[in-house]
Amino acid sequence: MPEFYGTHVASRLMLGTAQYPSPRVLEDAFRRSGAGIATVSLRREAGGEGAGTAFWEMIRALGLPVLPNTAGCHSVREAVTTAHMARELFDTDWIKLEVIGHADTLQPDPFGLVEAARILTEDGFRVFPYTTEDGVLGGRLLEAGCEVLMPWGAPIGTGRGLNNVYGLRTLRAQFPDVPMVIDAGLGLPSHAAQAMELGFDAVLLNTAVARAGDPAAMAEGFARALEAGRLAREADPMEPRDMAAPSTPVLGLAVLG
Ligand SMILES: CC(=O)[C@@H](O)[C@H](O)COP(=O)(O)O
Repeated sequence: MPEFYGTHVASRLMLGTAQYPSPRVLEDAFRRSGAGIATVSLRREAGGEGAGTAFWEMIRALGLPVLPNTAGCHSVREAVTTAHMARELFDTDWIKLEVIGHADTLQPDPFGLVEAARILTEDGFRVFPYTTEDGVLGGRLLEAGCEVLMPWGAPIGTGRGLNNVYGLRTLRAQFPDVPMVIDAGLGLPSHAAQAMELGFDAVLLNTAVARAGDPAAMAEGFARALEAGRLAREADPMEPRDMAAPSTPVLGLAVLG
């Protein structure tokens, strides 16, 4: 199982806590997913006093490590302030850093992301940056003190899966020893299996489970797909080839007639 900043987690699935039809459904989805980490948006948590407390109690009852996130932050200042509030509220120095660069695509702002990562690392945070598959940007984030990278599969909430498989494979190969989590844009368990087959360590998702007709069943589907994909990765898969090759031996066949 993967290790992030010296902490082993129990599963390769990190699950978001937003958009579920009810707290009960959220709880069921978490239980069936076997998720190793729950990610929580500070903005959602701070939404309403009483509701916030009840929500936090429920998350705590799941007994999982919490990864607070700066979802919805569009500037370095906003993200850094939000991270500080999250550290106080959730009593953890882990932070999933989102600095959004474009309101429509929800694409990360690479410049703001590196700046915020450096500031937060210097402030003692363990930063999990939501980034793209860009290897130069990945390198800058590592230089800024990040020990984990979280490249997107596709823009948040789209459910498109791994949009740029070539870019993700290249990023994985460029930093083979860095723990990497595919974050955002997954829509189906097969996308999670593909992430495992490519050698990523974990996935973080929210919308695909929370918005499914049966979130708990979908959560379990993702958990099983992660296992299958990881197993395949470890089983050393065959190389695809262009030419057909008979899978049934032809030597020693009986000559008929
Ligand atoms: C919950 C969270 O952190 C999201 O910002 C995250 O990136 C998940 O994305 P999806 O909702 O596309 O799975």
